[in-house]
Amino acid sequence: MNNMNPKSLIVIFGATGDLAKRKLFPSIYRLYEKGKLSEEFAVVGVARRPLSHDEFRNYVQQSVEDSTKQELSDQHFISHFYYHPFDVTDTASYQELKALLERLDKTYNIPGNRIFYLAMAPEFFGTITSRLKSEGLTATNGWKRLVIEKPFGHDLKSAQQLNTEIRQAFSESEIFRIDHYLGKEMVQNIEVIRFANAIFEPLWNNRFISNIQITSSETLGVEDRGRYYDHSGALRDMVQNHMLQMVALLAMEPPIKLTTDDIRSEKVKVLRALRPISHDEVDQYFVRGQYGRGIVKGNEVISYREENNVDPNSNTETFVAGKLMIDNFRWAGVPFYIRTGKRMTEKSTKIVVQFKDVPMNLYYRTSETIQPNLLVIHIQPDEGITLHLNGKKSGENMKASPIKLDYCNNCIDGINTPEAYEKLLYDCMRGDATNFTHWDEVAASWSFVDPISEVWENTKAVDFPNYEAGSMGPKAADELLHKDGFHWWPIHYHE
Ligand SMILES: NC(=O)C1=CN([C@@H]2O[C@H](COP(=O)(O)OP(=O)(O)OC[C@H]3O[C@@H](n4cnc5c(N)ncnc54)[C@H](OP(=O)(O)O)[C@@H]3O)[C@@H](O)[C@H]2O)C=CC1
Ligand SMILES: O=C1O[C@H](COP(=O)(O)O)[C@@H](O)[C@H](O)[C@H]1O
Repeated sequence: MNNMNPKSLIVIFGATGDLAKRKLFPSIYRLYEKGKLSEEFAVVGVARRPLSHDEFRNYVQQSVEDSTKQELSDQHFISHFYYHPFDVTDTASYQELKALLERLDKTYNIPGNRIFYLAMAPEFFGTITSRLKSEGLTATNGWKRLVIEKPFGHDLKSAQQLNTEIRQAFSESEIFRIDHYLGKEMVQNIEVIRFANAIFEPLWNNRFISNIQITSSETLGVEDRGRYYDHSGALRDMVQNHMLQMVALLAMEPPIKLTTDDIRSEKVKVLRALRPISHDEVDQYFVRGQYGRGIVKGNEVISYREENNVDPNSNTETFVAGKLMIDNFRWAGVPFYIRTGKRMTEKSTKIVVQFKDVPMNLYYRTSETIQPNLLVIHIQPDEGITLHLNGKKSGENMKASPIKLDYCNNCIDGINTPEAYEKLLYDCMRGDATNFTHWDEVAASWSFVDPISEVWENTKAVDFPNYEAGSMGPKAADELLHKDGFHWWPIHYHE
């Protein structure tokens, strides 16, 4: 097998669902188009609705065309797709699926390499993996890998239970837990920015950095995911995984080598060093919010409690802001502020590293205040970095004024910047688990988040809804920083 063009049979459970349609089929297509898939690959879709192979191929074609906004001229790609309708709780059907996979192995000369992608509700994960093993689908001559979507559990206890179930059929090295933020170009760039630049790494500690802010704001509401979201909330949906993963990448020590195990082990150390928040400290460190009605991008929108499949008295948070402290030598005393929410002003994910002020400001006597140096990492929608510095004001005698050094990543790579799912699928095919979360990271993240969700679940938020749709969240999120003498930096690219 050429490792750069892996031969594999991908089985997608939940093939008629939203994720498969919007993300997985277009990603497989892009890999194919770029020549990253071997000609010898096949995809089998599994879901309950009764489709024929041809109907499924039309469905996949539509999904690819919706994504590329072009007609698919190459029917050869679509011919690699097959469909096997069944209810995953029905044991008997796994034998038929097994026969289909064995037939496709022969047709495409695939040496038993299988990816089982679970793009379904998590309550099915345990059932599917145990059936895959008991019915012999995992007993292949090639490699087998399990890709698991989030949420990985609802809390530490349920995550442990789920992990025990899937570990009956797959070893840790065969489990690829998706966190799609780890597939984003600029999230992957954090390590390079930090470790490949002599001007940053020596400053990357509590002697020079005053605070770090991570904002991931969305303009969308819960759309049609109310049933899931109302039992999850922003803390579990975004903080336990994506936000903490970004914190780990920003705060970890340089790994000894750039191997999967070395990088993961440094990230786990950060997650374990997070200062635990006890029940009575939650209000001091964390703020929750829920959106009311408002105007987003010029359109009036309804409140969270009016959304489909949401309890009209819901206590679920759609916004979280928090202050995290990392109790280790490098970060002692440096707050990491995070905030994320739905129905905010704009869609944006940004990291702002604020450096400490220079010890003695020679420009004090000027009327202008010197701005702190900032390193802004733009994750999305724009991708790049901006370094905010101070320079001499043109023509003025020794007056400092802010200047910016901008690097725009997707201005250069443009629309060719690979999609997160595309990169992660390719990594999985090549067996590279670096950008997937290890069980130890999942466990440490739940341990941190659990006390906060316990308090929030058991205390009614009397002020909900407490932020207007289209705003940047509740006032208390601003106060969280003000009491430390900081403020949130704006999320607009050019500010
Ligand atoms: N959508 C997204 O953007 C994201 C989704 N995720 C995660 O991905 C997973 C899938 O999400 P999403 O695609 O949105 O979910 P959907 O509800 O859109 O899709 C669920 C899929 O499961 C199938 N299904 C449901 N019950 C059964 C059953 N008993 N047997 C066989 N198939 C069944 C459905 O097809 P049918 O009705 O035909 O059986 C459908 O294909 C979830 O874990 C979600 O949390 C994670 C991040 C983002
Ligand atoms: O995992 C999730 O992420 C999305 C946000 O992802 P992004 O790539 O668009 O930033 C969020 O909308 C969703 O609720 C959550 O489950």
